[in-house]
Amino acid sequence: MRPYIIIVSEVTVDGKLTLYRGASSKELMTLMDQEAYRYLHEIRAKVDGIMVGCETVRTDNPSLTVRYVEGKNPIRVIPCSTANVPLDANIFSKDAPTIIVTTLRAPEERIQRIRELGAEVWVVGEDLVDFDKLMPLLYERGIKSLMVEGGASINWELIKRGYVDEIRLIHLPVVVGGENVPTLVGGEGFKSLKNLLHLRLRAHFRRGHHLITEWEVVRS
Ligand SMILES: NC(=O)C1=CN([C@@H]2O[C@H](COP(=O)(O)OP(=O)(O)OC[C@H]3O[C@@H](n4cnc5c(N)ncnc54)[C@H](OP(=O)(O)O)[C@@H]3O)[C@@H](O)[C@H]2O)C=CC1
Ligand SMILES: Nc1nc(O)c(N)c(N[C@@H]2O[C@H](COP(=O)(O)O)[C@@H](O)[C@H]2O)n1
Repeated sequence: MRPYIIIVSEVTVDGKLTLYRGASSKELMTLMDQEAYRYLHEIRAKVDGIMVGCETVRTDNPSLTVRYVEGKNPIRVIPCSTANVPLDANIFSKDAPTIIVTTLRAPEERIQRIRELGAEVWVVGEDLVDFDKLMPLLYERGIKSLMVEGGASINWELIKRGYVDEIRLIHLPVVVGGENVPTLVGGEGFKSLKNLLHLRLRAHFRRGHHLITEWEVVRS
């Protein structure tokens, strides 16, 4: 068993997640209007868990809590192979439980420092976080629905394993350009027609000035 997984991200017309590699997406986020923020936080309020990769934590310092609408904060789940998460990161706030999922490569001293901050540390994997082992552990923890808010690499890791059930996009009417800027899905890519992830458009509508599209993964 695994959580039901929904990727939710803001993307530009040219599919970018941020202004340039290494840039915080919070700059682009300033283009989102209040209605788009409410849409995002409505989903956060409905799910049991929320995941971002640790590069996103290092780059954006997200809180991943529910504001803009009423609702319970989801459990924060951060895959991070060496537990290299800044100890002053917002995700260590007491607003919600936080699970740092790491590997045998993480220094014991760092694991202890993180646990002293009140976060849980799960060692799942030897070199990289083992998502195949992690999924049933999240489900057993009570995370029956998981929102994944990027970034590009984590989105790929979950998509390539067939773990993603939906993709919901907040479209920004801008072009960022740039050939190495993170897009919605990074990683090595499927590279072949027969391996592509197929989707069905379930809904499209406006929230404020933004087009929202909601896609369901089509299982072959
Ligand atoms: N527009 C939007 O909606 C959003 C935009 N973003 C943007 O995306 C960018 C970040 O994306 P990206 O750089 O791809 O980083 P990610 O946030 O996807 O994190 C990738 C990191 O996750 C860690 N990781 C843990 N387990 C694994 C695994 N099994 N396989 C691969 N990686 C693993 C690795 O770090 P380690 O080696 O330390 O384990 C890896 O470098 C930022 O610029 C951010 O602003 C982010 C979220 C939303
Ligand atoms: N830029 C952006 N657009 C979206 O649509 C997103 N889902 C995200 N996700 C992540 O959330 C962070 C902002 O969350 P907080 O306001 O800090 O709770 C953002 O930095 C991304 O990491 N981002």
